[in-house]
Amino acid sequence: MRIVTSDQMKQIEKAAALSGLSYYDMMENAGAAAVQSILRKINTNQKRILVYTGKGNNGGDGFVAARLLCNAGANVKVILVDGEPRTEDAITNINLVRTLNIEVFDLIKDIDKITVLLQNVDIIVDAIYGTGFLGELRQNAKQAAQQINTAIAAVFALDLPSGINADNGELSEDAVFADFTIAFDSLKPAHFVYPAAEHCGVIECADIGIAPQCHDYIDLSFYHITEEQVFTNIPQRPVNSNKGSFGKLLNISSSFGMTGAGRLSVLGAQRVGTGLVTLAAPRSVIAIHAAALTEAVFLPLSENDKGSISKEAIPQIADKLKEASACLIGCGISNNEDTAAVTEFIIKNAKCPLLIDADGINALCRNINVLYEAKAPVVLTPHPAEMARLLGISTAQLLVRKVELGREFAVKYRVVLVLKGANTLIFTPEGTTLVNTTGNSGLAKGGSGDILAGMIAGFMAQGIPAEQSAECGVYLHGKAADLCAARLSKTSMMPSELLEDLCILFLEHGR
Ligand SMILES: NC(=O)C1=CN([C@@H]2O[C@H](COP(=O)(O)OP(=O)(O)OC[C@H]3O[C@@H](n4cnc5c(N)ncnc54)[C@H](O)[C@@H]3O)[C@@H](O)[C@H]2O)[C@@H](O)CC1
Ligand SMILES: Nc1ncnc2c1ncn2[C@@H]1O[C@H](COP(=O)(O)OP(=O)(O)O)[C@@H](O)[C@H]1O
Ligand SMILES: [K+]
Repeated sequence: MRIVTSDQMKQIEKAAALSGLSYYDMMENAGAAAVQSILRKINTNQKRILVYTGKGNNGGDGFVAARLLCNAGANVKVILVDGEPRTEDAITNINLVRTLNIEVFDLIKDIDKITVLLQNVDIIVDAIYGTGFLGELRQNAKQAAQQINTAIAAVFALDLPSGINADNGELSEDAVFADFTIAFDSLKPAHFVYPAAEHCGVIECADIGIAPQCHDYIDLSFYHITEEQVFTNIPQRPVNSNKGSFGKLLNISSSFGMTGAGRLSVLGAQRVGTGLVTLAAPRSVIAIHAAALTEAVFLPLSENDKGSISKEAIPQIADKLKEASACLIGCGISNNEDTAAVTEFIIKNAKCPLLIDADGINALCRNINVLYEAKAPVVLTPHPAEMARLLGISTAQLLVRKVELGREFAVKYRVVLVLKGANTLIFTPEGTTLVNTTGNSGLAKGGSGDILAGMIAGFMAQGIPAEQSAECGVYLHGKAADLCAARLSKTSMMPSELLEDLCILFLEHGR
């Protein structure tokens, strides 16, 4: 599945044009592909269809669709949202529409007629804006989008629902909600990034005749994580191996009242095959863990009067850190001066890859620049509220710009950033973005994140590079959750139960 930005799409179209497929033909093919998609779902004969068109090439695709739908027996009307089209191919195509005697209305001048048409419409085609859209919908387009969003009709968006920035999913107020989106040639980041993805409905990617080689020179920066890629990152377990072959994870997690987080993160690491997991936790909670985690070993740490790790534990941790092949800190450690000091110490001193989760991330808020002092690869796994705290902004402010802000952060601090949520995004220090589409709302329960942190750290402990470990962890965590929801329901599944389904996934892939 290829995901390209609007600039990259322009380069692809240019390569296609140079290889002999004209822009006019691409527009014809795009409109035709959209109509084919509509016809596969709805018998359009005698159906009342409104095609809302903008002044650019997305509007041009809309004129092609209007003509072909009319030829297919539908009762089609075209609405010009921003006046007459401005691009050459779109102008040619509106002229063809007019020769068929399809009525063309102006959104403002013909508002009374449009209001009547909207009472009885079966299908709406949204061809106002595609990849050329930036910023906010202006008054006309907003009014059109409101009409589309309140009409009782099936809405098909061409390339993208109007009002969405293709490259990062930033949404304008009143952006169109589509039931179906027909993306042209390649998918765009906005098709994957929530909440924009919710506006797209069911997404199809249509071939518009661009030859495969026209895509060859594009340097992609946004990837979809696939199962095939995930399993190429996970080696077979050699026959002649021992626990030392599969890494040692030092997991500094849990505190009084939050032992579950420690336990779940240990299980996550164990279930991805880690050789040995040491849980370093406040002395007073070790007995609780020892009763539940029969395969782990424990490092009882000095604790403060709140039942969380104290600064005094640093020498003990330092000793153990020397032997570890990866370190995880943060699941349920609590957020106070002591845990912040321990987190800082680990970041400055760990020579093995490090995963910082939950309260480890909260600790970082006190001094984010400590990340520049890390000696080994660092992975951060915030949920949106933790990420917003790190950036000193509100969660709402983060969510409207999460692709830009996540990318900037990972590049600036040279970390792998796993921004969790529906369609988790992974940002790399090199500026690449990966999107994961496994997982479901059954994961929206306390404990899911702890398992994920353990899984990623477990892969890191086995020597899989940080970025690939994040990719494997996020994908498999979501995929296992999908299998778990299929057998136990999204509502009732418990995060820990997805570990059973993880076993099935490894089995299926001969691991
Ligand atoms: N011939 C071509 O180049 C092809 C283009 N295609 C279609 O063309 C689309 C891209 O076309 P364009 O680049 O012309 O752009 P769009 O048609 O997506 O929209 C851009 C137009 O809207 C204006 N605009 C941008 N933001 C605005 C805002 N906030 N308020 C009001 N106006 C705004 C721009 O100035 C421009 O006139 C694709 O999404 C696809 O649907 C496809 O037909 C394939 C071939
Ligand atoms: N609606 C959802 N769809 C898909 N995945 C989700 C959804 N809600 C939560 N998740 C996943 O569940 C995990 C929750 O992590 P987090 O919020 O840290 O929870 P906790 O720390 O309480 O376990 C993340 O991996 C996140 O991506
Ligand atoms: K559109």
